[in-house]
Amino acid sequence: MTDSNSEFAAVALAREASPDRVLTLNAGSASLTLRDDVLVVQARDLAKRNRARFCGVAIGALPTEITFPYYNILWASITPDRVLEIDYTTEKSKSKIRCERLQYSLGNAPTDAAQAWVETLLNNAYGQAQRRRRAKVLINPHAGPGGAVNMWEHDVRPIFEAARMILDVVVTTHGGEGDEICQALDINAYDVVVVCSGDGLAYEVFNGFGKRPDARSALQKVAIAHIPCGSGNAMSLNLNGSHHSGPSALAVVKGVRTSIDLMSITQGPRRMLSFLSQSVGIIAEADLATEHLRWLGSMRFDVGVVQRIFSKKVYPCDISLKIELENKSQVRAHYKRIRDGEQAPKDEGGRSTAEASLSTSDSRLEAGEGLPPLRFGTVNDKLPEDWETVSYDKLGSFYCGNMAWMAPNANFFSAACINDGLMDLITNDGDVPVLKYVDLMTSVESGKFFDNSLVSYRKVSAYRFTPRNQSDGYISIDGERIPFEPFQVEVHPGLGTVLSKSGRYEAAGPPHWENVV
Ligand SMILES: Nc1ncnc2c1ncn2[C@@H]1O[C@H](COP(=O)(O)OP(=O)(O)OP(=O)(O)O)[C@@H](O)[C@H]1O
Repeated sequence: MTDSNSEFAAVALAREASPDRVLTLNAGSASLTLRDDVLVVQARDLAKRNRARFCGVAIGALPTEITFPYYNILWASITPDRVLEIDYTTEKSKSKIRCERLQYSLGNAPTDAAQAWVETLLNNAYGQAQRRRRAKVLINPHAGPGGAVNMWEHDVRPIFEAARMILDVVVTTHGGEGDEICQALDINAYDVVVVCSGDGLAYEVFNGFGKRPDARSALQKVAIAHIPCGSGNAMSLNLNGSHHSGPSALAVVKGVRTSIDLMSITQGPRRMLSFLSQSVGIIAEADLATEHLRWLGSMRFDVGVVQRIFSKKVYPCDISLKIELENKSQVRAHYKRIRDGEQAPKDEGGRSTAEASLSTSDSRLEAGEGLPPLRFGTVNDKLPEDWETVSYDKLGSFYCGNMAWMAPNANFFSAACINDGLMDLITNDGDVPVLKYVDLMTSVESGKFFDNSLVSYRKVSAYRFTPRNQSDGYISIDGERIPFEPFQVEVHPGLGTVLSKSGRYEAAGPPHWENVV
């Protein structure tokens, strides 16, 4: 709405209290004030629009002021014909947000003073986040239930455009295209690759960058961000704190660049990157062997787990581990140290000292280098002597993770940290009475999984998994199936870069971590 009403037409800056914080319209009949965490607008037109209503009839007095959290403000500018425009989002429901715009004519107020006010508003709205990111957007039209293009057009694009992002959009036509695009991407032309998909397309993007001769520069320079359009959407849950496309789009606009640990997998002659998880056993099968139930959305995973609990299947194997934290109390104490460290002084870029030193050591690496060398060799090499090897005859699940939530209501790795240089490892036996097994799996949703006595929770920096006595089976790397053969994994601290809402994972951490002394 452009307010041509003379009452609101003249714009002047209130000079008395705080010259750059209050923009006064018509000597006080309407004003826009920049408070610590919100923009406050006092204006009759807005008050009328925001008046409480019952069955469409306005009730109660006009609100004296309307507040806009800075997080919701996407852009502000003054047009050539001297109209102040402020684009922002409003929440329509928990899962839907929409863009709206305020417009006020500047009248006879000086443009440069209004421009300074706009600059302060933008500083408050973006904080450490980069404005107007240049994004390569990849959309998998077949992700999840198949609505990615629609979600992009209705929920995401309007928010990105209102935030004045510079967009280059590709709807993928075949599997592997994300990998190809990122191998050839001009990494100086983009700040972020945004995948509108499930976690599979994100896996392709990490691996596309990983195959480049300048893999390390690519992974450091161009952030990767996720708009949830699949069925699991782990990346978005952990980084954006949402599995809905609109709120995630806002989180991406306001997201801060954050280093993330990545993992190298070697199998046979191949090496690939993983950002999310590796699994063998009930979890891998519940995901990979239920493709025919895709129409069920995220429910297909629950159905897959229940089917396998009743079949009492076990997965014989040898597991060799480079263990760093061997029990839950060590893991909980480690998590507390990391979270307490987040309160530590930040450097200029808003990074914790730990993160800054991590990037410093990374940046010592020559630009143009490929992936870091493997510290422990490959799956074809002799096992390092200090690794601990255990033979399992009745393993039920091997699950190694780098993020907390694997799907909505599935916070398996509650102690996962974004760049602690460690992988979280969960194992449990398969010869467990059915009811106890059901209780174990339902404890994931109730938040009691971490403390369940049937679960072993450790942190490792490397491991090797060797299946035994099975002709075939399922191994999942970030939800993608690889051959049923031995594989080895090691973590690369802070090798990748993502956009995250708050510089860490959004999950709450293992139960009662705050109470560790
Ligand atoms: N246009 C396309 N046609 C077919 N396959 C595609 C296309 N674009 C991407 N893919 C492939 O689809 C696979 C799965 O993608 P994605 O994770 O985005 O969706 P999903 O599997 O439905 O999501 P979720 O993992 O949450 O179930 C990826 O491995 C990717 O290679």
